[in-house]
Amino acid sequence: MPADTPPRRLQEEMVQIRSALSSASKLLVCLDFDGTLAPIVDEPADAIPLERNEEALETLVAEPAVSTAIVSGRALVDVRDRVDASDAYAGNHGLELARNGSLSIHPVAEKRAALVGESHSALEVALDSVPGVRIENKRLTATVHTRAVPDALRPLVHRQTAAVVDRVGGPELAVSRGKRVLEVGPAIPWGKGNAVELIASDLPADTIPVYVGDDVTDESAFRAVEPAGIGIRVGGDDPSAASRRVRSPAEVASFLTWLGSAGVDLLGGSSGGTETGTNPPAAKTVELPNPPGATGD
Ligand SMILES: O=P(O)(O)OC[C@H]1O[C@H](O[C@H]2O[C@H](CO)[C@@H](O)[C@H](O)[C@H]2O)[C@H](O)[C@@H](O)[C@@H]1O
Repeated sequence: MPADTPPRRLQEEMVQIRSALSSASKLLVCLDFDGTLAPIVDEPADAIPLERNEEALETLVAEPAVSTAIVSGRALVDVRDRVDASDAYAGNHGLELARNGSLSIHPVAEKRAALVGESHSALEVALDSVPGVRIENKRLTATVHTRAVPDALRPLVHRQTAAVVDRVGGPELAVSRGKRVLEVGPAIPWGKGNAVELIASDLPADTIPVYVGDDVTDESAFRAVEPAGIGIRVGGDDPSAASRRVRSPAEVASFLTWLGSAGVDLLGGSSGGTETGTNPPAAKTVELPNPPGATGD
């Protein structure tokens, strides 16, 4: 696999994007939520998508040749409440997936949800005296938010979180980092990229996948779509598995709006057969297939 390089500005890549769309008959548009559809805000509960992103997504959902997926680190029910028009949803960084009318949960994550809950409770006690810290319980994962924590205290929060998770979960849980967050979840090789691969596996082979995201956990999803598809990193110009970048959720909206108009017109054919309904999937629960390398406990 080539080393990650800084993504190129999307605006300067439109010739290649047009060409890629012309060689496909269908389009899969996968979108992260925080920092991509919705600007980052101090209070996680206040995050809402830009209106232009919602409008562009609605247009894409209505296109027979387009499938859409929201792929978020939030709990699935949470992100579905915030974005109500998409064909598929992945929550908890891909550990839960709603598609084709059913809900799948990673079996190992399900077994370790109790440990995540215990960690959440223990973290609330251990970090109680830290000003600004917020701990979110998302059942399959938990998030320690440090955005409102004074800079000088963040290293302490990182150390205490690692110690608590090690004590409660040992090798069964892991801590990873995101934007001003520590994510606590099962120590298994499964992420957003696996969810994107499952969603894409339902679609015809000549579907071009697009993934737009802004954070560390989006990197596995960029790897899942590149190089045949289009990975777009939002913000900054750090090295990434995404080949293209935009600066902000507002630029995401401009791209999605273009995709829903001129972009879909470039697709080589639209043979139908893609689910485009906007209803949430029924609450049927089945397990995701075991990922390669999962411990399967
Ligand atoms: O994969 P995403 O949809 O981007 O979710 C990742 C995390 O997003 C949320 O936290 C982030 O957004 C908050 C609101 O803007 C911000 O305050 C926080 O600092 C960001 O890290 C969400 O609260 C987490 O549960 C998600 O894991």
